[in-house]
Amino acid sequence: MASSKYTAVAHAAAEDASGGGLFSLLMSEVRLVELLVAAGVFVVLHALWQGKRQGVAVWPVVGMLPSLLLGIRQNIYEWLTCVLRRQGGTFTFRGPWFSNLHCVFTADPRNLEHLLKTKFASFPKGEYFRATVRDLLGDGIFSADDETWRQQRKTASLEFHSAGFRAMTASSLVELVHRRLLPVLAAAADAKGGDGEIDLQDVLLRLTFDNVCMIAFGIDPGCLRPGLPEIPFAKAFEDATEATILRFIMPTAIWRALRRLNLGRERSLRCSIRRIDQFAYDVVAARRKELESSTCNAGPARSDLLTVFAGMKDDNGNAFSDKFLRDVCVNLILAGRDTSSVALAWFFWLLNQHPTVEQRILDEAKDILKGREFHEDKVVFRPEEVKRMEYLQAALSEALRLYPSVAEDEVFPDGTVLKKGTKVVYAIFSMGRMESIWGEDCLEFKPERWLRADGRFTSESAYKFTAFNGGPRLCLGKDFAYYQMKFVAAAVLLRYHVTVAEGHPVVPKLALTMYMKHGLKVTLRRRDGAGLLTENA
Ligand code: HEM
Repeated sequence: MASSKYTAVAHAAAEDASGGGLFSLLMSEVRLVELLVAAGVFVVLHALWQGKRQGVAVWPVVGMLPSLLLGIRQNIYEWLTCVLRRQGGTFTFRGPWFSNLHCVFTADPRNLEHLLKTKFASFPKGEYFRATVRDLLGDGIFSADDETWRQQRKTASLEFHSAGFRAMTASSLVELVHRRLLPVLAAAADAKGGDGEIDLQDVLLRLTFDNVCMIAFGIDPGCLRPGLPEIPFAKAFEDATEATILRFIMPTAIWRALRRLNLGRERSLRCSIRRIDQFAYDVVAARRKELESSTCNAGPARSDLLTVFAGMKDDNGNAFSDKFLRDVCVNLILAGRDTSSVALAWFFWLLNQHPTVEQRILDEAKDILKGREFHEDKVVFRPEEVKRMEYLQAALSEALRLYPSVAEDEVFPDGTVLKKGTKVVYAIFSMGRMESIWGEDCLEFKPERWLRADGRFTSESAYKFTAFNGGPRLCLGKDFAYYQMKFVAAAVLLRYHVTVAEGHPVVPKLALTMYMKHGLKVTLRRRDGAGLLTENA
C-alpha cells in the first residue's frame, strides 16, 4: 500500500515535471520565434533604410546582390540607370562579403574627366586586368600601360591618320559593301515569303570582322559571303573573347586552378587561343617573307598595321618579335570587330521606329549626289561625300548615345582617393540617359540635338558622350568607325527600306559589347525597284 501511495505521488510529480518542462520548452520556443521575427523585421527595416540611403537594399552577408540579381532578370542597364538617377550619378555597390564584386558606379561627367584625363596616370588598366586577359591579348594596346602602351598608341595613331591608311580603309569598304554585303542583302530581298528574313546584326558582324582583319593583318577572312559560312579563325576569336570575359566574373583562384588543370572553359580557351595563334603566326611569317622580297624591289604597298609594325625597330634597334606583332593585331581585332556593327544594328532598329529620320537621311544622301549622274543601284559613295553626311553622323551619334556599343567600362585605381584596387565602373549606357546631361528629352531619339542652327554636326565632350571613351585612351578607331558606319548605312538605305520582323524581340545581351540578344531579324524592300549593280564592277 505504502509502495502504491509512493508510486502515485511519484507519478503525479513526474506528470507535473513533464508538464512544466513542456511549458517552459514551449515558452523558450515562442521566445526564439519572437526573437527570430524581431531579428527578421530589424534586418528588413535596416536593409530598406540602407536602400534609401545607398540606392539599393543592403542585406547581411550578401550585400546588394539580391537587388542586382533581380535587375539582371529584367534589364540590368535600365536598372542601373534608375539607381544612378536616384543617387545623383554615383553609387557604391556592396557585393557579398565573400566576393570581389564591390565597386563604384558612376555616370557623372566630372568623375569621368577625373578618371580618364586629370588623373590618367593613377588609373591604369593595372596588373589584375592584364593577368586576366594576358593569354588572349598579351602586351597589346588594350591591356598595356605605360611605355608599352604609349609606343603602340603613337605608332598606331600615326598610321590611323595617314593617307595610305585612309585609302586602304576606303577601298576595303567599297569591296566589302558592294561586292559582298549588297549581294547578300539582295538575295534576302529577292527570296520569297518567310525566306526573305535575315539577321542583319549577324551580317554586319561578319562585315566588320572581315574589315578589321584587313586593317590589322591585311587579310580578308571571308566571313561575309553568300551562305554565311563559319570561319574557324572568327569562331576561335569569338570563343576566346567570351571565355576571357568569364574570368572577370569568376574568383581568380578558381579560373587559375581550372587553367592549371586544363578543365572546363579554360580548356576550350586554350584551344581557341591555339587556333588564333596558328592563324596569326602564319600571317606574320608570310608577311616577313613578303617584306624581305619587297625591300629588294619597291617599298611595301600595304598599309595594314602588321606591315607597319613589322617594318619598325624597337628602342634597341631590333625588329619586333613575332609574339609582339601577333599581340598588336589581335588587340586591334578585338577593339574594332563588333563595336560598329552592333551600333549599326541598334541604328537600323531605331530608324524603323522613326521614319522621318530615315527620310531626312535619304534626302541628305540624294542632295549630296546632286550634280553627279547616278542611278541608286550603281552609286558608290566617295570619301568626300561620306564626310558631308552630317545628318547621318548625328543620327548615328544619337543611336550610340542611347545604345553605346560598350555599355560600361572599368578602371582600377592605383591611387589614394579610392581604396587601392577598387573597381570604378563608368556606366556609359546610363550616361546617355541622364536628364542632368541631356535634358528632359534624354530618352528620345532626336538626331537634331547634334546639329547646330546651320545644320552642321557638332560633337560633344568625350566625358558626356562616353561611347568612345575619353582622354589619352580615346578610341583610336573613332573616325574610321564613323566613316565605316556612314558608308554602310548610306549604301543600304539608298537601296532598301529595312523593316524589323514583326514580333521580333529586341533586348540587349548582358556582355562586354551590347549585342542584341536575339539578333535583328529584318526584311528588305527595294526602293524604286532597283536591281543590284555596282559602279566599279
Ligand atoms: C562604334 C564603334 C566603336 C566604339 C563605340 C568604340 C569604343 C571604344 C571604347 C569605349 C574604347 C575604350 C576601351 C577601354 O580602354 O576599355 C575603345 C578603345 C579602342 N578602340 Fe574603339 N570603338 C569603336 C570602333 C573601333 C574601331 C573600328 C577600331 C579599329 C579599327 C577601334 C580601335 C580602338 C583601339 C585601338 C582602342 C584602344 C585605345 C587605347 O587603349 O589607347 N575602335 N574604343
